[in-house]
Amino acid sequence: MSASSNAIEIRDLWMTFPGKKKGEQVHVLEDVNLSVKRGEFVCIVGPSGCGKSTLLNIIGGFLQQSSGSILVEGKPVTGPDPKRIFVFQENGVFPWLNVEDNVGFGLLERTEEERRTVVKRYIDMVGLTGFDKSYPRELSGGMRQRVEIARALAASPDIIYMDEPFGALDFITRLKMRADLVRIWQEEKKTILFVTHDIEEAVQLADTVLVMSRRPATVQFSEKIEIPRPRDLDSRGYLEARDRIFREMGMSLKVGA
Ligand SMILES: Nc1ncnc2c1ncn2[C@@H]1O[C@H](COP(=O)(O)OP(=O)(O)OP(=O)(O)O)[C@@H](O)[C@H]1O
Repeated sequence: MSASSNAIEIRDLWMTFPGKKKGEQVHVLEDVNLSVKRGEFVCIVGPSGCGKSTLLNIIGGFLQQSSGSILVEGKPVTGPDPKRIFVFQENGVFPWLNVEDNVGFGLLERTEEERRTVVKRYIDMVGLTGFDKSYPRELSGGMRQRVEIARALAASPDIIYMDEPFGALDFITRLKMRADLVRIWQEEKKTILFVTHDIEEAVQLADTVLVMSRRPATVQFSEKIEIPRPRDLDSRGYLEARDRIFREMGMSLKVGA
């Protein structure tokens, strides 16, 4: 473990993609600086297309930045790492495996007994007790996302990267998943970096919300959310934090404004 308490540290990160026309360049990220403490829950919000997923993919080692430094657990990122797990919006579960085999997929080198114990722990934790033998096609979208989260946790990662993980779910399921993710995070204390376009979701979940600007995007604003969990979505503290972020992003909450 490095002496720093930061799980992720990014300095002067720039990212440019080649454009469609010859010689054209698309500047996506510009001078991004941020740090995430070990065990912290950080949400990244920003306008559509500003580069949130690009940033997550660079931190996760799937894309190479144009310039700048990224340290994860004190070391430069050179590619994907099994100690850091991604959970995406689109279903990543294997349709041909049942729930317990999906959750235990990353544990094949463990003994049968260890594997069974870990799989059961996380199936229970995400609220899928009794669905161990079910196949993804027999589950709802929310339940499939629970399988993904259980699989991510079972792999015992240092960090979980989540890219709009609840984006495809209906409103009620999304609310339930958020509440459950907070509970799970409190039990597991993993570092979570969570991308969402939903400011209310970010304020419900995060210790820190990082607001990105339009493209070329940088971290425009950082809001610490020091409201005890589970958070009351009608509380003054919650509404004030949410409204500060809306205002910072240049959005008005007044209808017709
Ligand atoms: N491989 C690539 N080549 C060229 N341009 C790319 C590539 N990947 C992303 N982009 C561009 O980078 C910009 C940022 O995309 P990205 O998906 O990171 O944004 P986002 O903030 O996650 O968007 P959304 O909120 O809509 O999911 C977009 O304009 C996109 O077209």
